[in-house]
Formats: sequence, structure tokens, C-alpha cells
Amino acid sequence: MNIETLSISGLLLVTPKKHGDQRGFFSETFRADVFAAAGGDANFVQDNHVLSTQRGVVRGLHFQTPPHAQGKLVRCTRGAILDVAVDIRVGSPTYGQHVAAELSAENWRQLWVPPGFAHGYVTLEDNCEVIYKVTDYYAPDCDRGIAWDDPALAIDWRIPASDIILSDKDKKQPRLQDAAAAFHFAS
Ligand SMILES: Cc1cn([C@H]2C[C@H](O)[C@@H](COP(=O)(O)OP(=O)(O)O[C@H]3O[C@H](C)C(=O)[C@H](O)[C@H]3O)O2)c(=O)[nH]c1=O
Repeated sequence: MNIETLSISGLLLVTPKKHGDQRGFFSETFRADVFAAAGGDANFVQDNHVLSTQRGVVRGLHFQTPPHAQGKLVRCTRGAILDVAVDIRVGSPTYGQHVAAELSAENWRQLWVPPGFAHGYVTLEDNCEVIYKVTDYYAPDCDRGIAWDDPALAIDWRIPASDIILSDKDKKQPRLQDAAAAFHFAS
């Protein structure tokens, strides 16, 4: 399992090893000891499995506010997504900046998104399945969002805006500048 840091502190790109043979493959997709040794501070309590049937589905940008903020370890087991994490920690030197990582059944990569980030992804193919572990339970009252197309974030989703498919909720998320501050950077 290879784990590398990214341009924004706290984010990790995890690439588990696939052991292939004539039957297929075996892969340890999560190891608590390896993840912790790389700085992943996580106690996962819930697994999510999501199917998006069409290319161009954007889910996000979402986060849960404290006391139910979630860290997320995200992977794509069918198709391909562009996974995006936006630093929303007030006072962070990278506040409002993002990392975008292509996660796919092919590259087998995972993105660790700690609390303090808004998270979202776009499907790059039809029939994408995303599985992710989270460090706190679903708390609808703490569910918040940022507009996927906030011009201040300048996210290149790689899919024409005319092809983007959104939930009704995500059609009316606020821009970051208009959203209540939920996280403060602790250096
Ligand atoms: C998040 C969640 C949702 N639900 C139910 C609530 C709705 O009936 C249905 C769809 O929920 P929603 O439209 O919020 O799903 P997404 O748009 O995929 O939301 C996710 O999008 C981005 C990628 C995230 O990072 C979050 O994990 C999450 O906000 O699943 C649950 O039962 N449990 C849950 O943990």
C-alpha cells in the first residue's frame, strides 16, 4: 500500500496493492496500521456505497459541521470519478484551495479527506460506484454544502457544465463566501 501526501496538508492519496493471478486479484484496501503510520487519524464508523448511473453526476460539495464532522476515505470500484476536496479551514494557508484526484477501478486509488474539507466528485463515465468510509455517522442536521461551480474555487470538473447532473439540494448550495464558517485551522 503506497500513501503519499498532497499539496494541501492533511490530504492523502492511498494506492493499495493488487495481487493478481489467473483467478483475478486480491487487494487489502484498508490497513489501519499503515494508514495511521502515514498520518491518517481516523476511526471509521460507517461505510457508504453509492451508484451513479450517468456520466456527469456531481455530488457535492458537502461536509458535516462539528460535532459530527466527517473524515472520508473514498474509492471508486466501478468506472472513474474526479474526486475533489476543498480546504474550508478558516485561517488555513490553503483556505479555498482544492485538490482534484482521478479515482477509478483502473488506478485503484483512494483519497483521504479529513474533517475541515468540503468534498465532492463528478462521474467521468456511466455507472460509477463509489465506496467510502467515514469517521462519524450521517447527521442530516449537520449536513452543509458549497456550490460545485463557485467561481472563487475555480474547479475544473472536466465535464461541460451543460452535461452536469445535480440533486435539487446541490442546485442551490451557497458560495463559500456566503457559507457560515464551520472549521478553523489549527497549525
Ligand atoms: C450522506 C448520506 C445520505 N443518506 C441518504 C439521504 C438521502 O435519502 C440519500 C441521498 O443523500 P444525498 O443526496 O445527501 O447523497 P449525496 O449527494 O451522495 O451526498 C454525499 O455527497 C458527498 C460526495 C459527500 O461527501 C457526502 O458523503 C454526502 O453528502 O441517502 C444516508 O442515509 N446516509 C448518508 O450518510
